[in-house]
Amino acid sequence: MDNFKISVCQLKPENNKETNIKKAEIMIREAKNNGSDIIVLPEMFNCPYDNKFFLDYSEEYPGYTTAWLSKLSSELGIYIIGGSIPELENGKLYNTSFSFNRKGELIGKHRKLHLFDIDIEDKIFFKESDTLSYGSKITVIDTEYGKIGIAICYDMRFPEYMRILALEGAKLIVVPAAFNTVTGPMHWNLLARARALDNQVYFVAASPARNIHSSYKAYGHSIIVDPFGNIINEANIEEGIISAKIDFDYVNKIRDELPLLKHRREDLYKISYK
Ligand SMILES: O=C(O)CCC(=O)C(=O)O
Repeated sequence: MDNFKISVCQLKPENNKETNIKKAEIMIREAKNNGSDIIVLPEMFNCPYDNKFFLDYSEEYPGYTTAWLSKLSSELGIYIIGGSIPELENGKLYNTSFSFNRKGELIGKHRKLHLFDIDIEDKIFFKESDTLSYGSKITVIDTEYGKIGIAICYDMRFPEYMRILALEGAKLIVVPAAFNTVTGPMHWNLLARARALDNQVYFVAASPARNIHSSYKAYGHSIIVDPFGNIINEANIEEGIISAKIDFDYVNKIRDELPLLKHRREDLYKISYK
């Protein structure tokens, strides 16, 4: 079966891990009741997105949050792409996304590859590399439906990585993310649509809801785009769930009709990766 329902839980993280996890659980259960097969959480869903909180909220794997994700996915018999959390290993912090299958088994661990270090004059400064270390692995997870590529937020700005995920067989790219009120309005939709269109994949980007009390104001607008670049569903800035049917046969159809991936001139240029 190539069809399934995906849902994004756009929750609003607060400065309390237990509250965030409880809220995520309520939303995941609701999405399951709506018939979802794969449920996606946002970047840093259990922690405020702020360098000063990452260490306090961090966990080694396996830990409190990942044990809960695993238990819930097996209890509900669903896939969970568990947003991301601050992960601690050997004294280093990573921004890591853990994915679990219907049996609660870990099927993917993506550490953010591109760290968000930006300084847009008078608008926004953020330097993830002050606290976080770089991941070093490409992540494609296997499901009963096919392959899904995983990226975290700023990773989606790098077309090479997105293309690699498609070349590795992904027909859907899922991105737990947290754009902001500066770069979100400028680039979020454009990037989601462009990455879907370039790679002829479904593209799902999951944002937190906006919390006006937090230092970092998330853009919201979780989005689901089809392989022709059309927006299928988009949230606003509030908490809520958005869903869509994903059909990998449709990806095959689009790739047959407009064979962009086949038409690449690998005799002239080639993307290489480890
Ligand atoms: O690329 C952007 O504009 C936002 C990226 C971001 O917020 C992140 O990587 O966490």
